[in-house]
Amino acid sequence: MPSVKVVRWGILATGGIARTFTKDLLLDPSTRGVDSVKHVVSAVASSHSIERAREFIIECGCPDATRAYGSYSGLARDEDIDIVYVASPHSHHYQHAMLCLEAGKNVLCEKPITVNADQVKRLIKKAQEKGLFLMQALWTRYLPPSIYVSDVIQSGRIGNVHRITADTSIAMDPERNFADGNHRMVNPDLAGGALLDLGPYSLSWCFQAVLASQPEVDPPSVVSAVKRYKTRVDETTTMILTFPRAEENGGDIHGIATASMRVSMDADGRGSVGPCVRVQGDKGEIQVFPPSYRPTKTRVVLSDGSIEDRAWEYPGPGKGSGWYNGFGELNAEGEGHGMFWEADEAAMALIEGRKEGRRESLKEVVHMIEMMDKVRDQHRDSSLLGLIVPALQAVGRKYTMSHMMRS
Ligand SMILES: NC(=O)C1=CN([C@@H]2O[C@H](COP(=O)(O)OP(=O)(O)OC[C@H]3O[C@@H](n4cnc5c(N)ncnc54)[C@H](OP(=O)(O)O)[C@@H]3O)[C@@H](O)[C@H]2O)C=CC1
Ligand SMILES: O=C1OC[C@@H](O)[C@H](O)[C@H]1O
Repeated sequence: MPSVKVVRWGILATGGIARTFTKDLLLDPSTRGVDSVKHVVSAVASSHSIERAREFIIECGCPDATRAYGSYSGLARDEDIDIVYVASPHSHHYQHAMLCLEAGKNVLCEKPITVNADQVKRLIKKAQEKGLFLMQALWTRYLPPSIYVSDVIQSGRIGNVHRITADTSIAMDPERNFADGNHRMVNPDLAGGALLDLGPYSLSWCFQAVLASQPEVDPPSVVSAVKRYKTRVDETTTMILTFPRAEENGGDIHGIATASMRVSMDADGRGSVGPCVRVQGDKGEIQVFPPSYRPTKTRVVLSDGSIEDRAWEYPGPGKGSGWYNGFGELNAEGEGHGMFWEADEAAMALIEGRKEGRRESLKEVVHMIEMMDKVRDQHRDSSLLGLIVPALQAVGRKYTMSHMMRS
């Protein structure tokens, strides 16, 4: 019987994904075959109010002893926490992760870990100085179907990888769902847009596939196309990446990473569109079916005509933690969401004394964020609308959205 190590979590922010993550954290690890770690939610902080933190604790079913804070700094100072999960909007990840690192806390920070490469480099430097663990919560990398994809590529079954296509598009109907322009998805003050919100998944699949086919990845080059929404954030972004590889190993690898809040990677919600990720080698390909961030089906198609389908389930006892799609909670009865796997990884890293996650190095994270910097550089908004719309929004928000202004 292995000894069970307890890892004490602090939850920073009480929005949608914090709720999903916390409910997943509280699911019994034995339901997914994990018997070496136990997650405890020790404290929750809301920048809005302590009451909101208390409501969150009750709603998520955290233990009665869970401490509530009405400020993030209170949480960062709490000495009985091993690791903080940062779940604020990405505009604020840098300052909130830095707050925790400076207070000596290990950090698991939602994707994208920061909005630019300079910020993530500073976080890494701080974590290194303090000897702390830091991980981007790109949960998809820790899902069993995702690990399987890497294994298939590594096994050589699909041959030498030459091209990857990866789409993360969620048809969220922004005019209907976010008409006032305040939601983080469309709000420039909260670093809204498809690139930063959905792009990390598509980019991650490209990087993951390249890394599964070779030990190191040099930063790729990128060319991109961007279409803006009326709030001036990007609603659809298309990136073509070239990963350099020596001629004798097969030459460059192409990645086509797409992200959209307008169209869908899964139009009818039943997978009829086909795969959202394809990793193509010279002996066949592996396909991942939508959604790209939480796949439920994979298919290996080889040039000898063979096809191997696999269905993937997300464990969780009885009624699971529900399925959070970023702007609403759908019902996923009987399943967990799957965020517990990244939590298990972070916990195991603490127990083993590792400073980063095993499946996405901090070096790779820097490369990925640099890609998104380059895309923004290629599409600076110098149009008249680009100047006027954010200015009008700022005036409007001053009167209507005071809660958004807090830091
Ligand atoms: N891994 C995944 O599957 C998903 C990841 N995400 C990522 O998680 C992060 C949060 O997304 P999500 O939970 O959907 O967002 P929400 O808007 O639902 O929640 C964000 C929370 O952050 C806190 N917050 C702190 N400062 C601000 C501010 N200035 N304006 C608004 N909220 C603020 C608030 O909590 P409080 O008042 O308690 O402080 C708020 O509830 C994003 O970076 C996103 O990319 C999102 C969805 C899915
Ligand atoms: O990370 C995410 O995954 C699911 C999406 O719906 C959401 O917008 C995004 O933040």
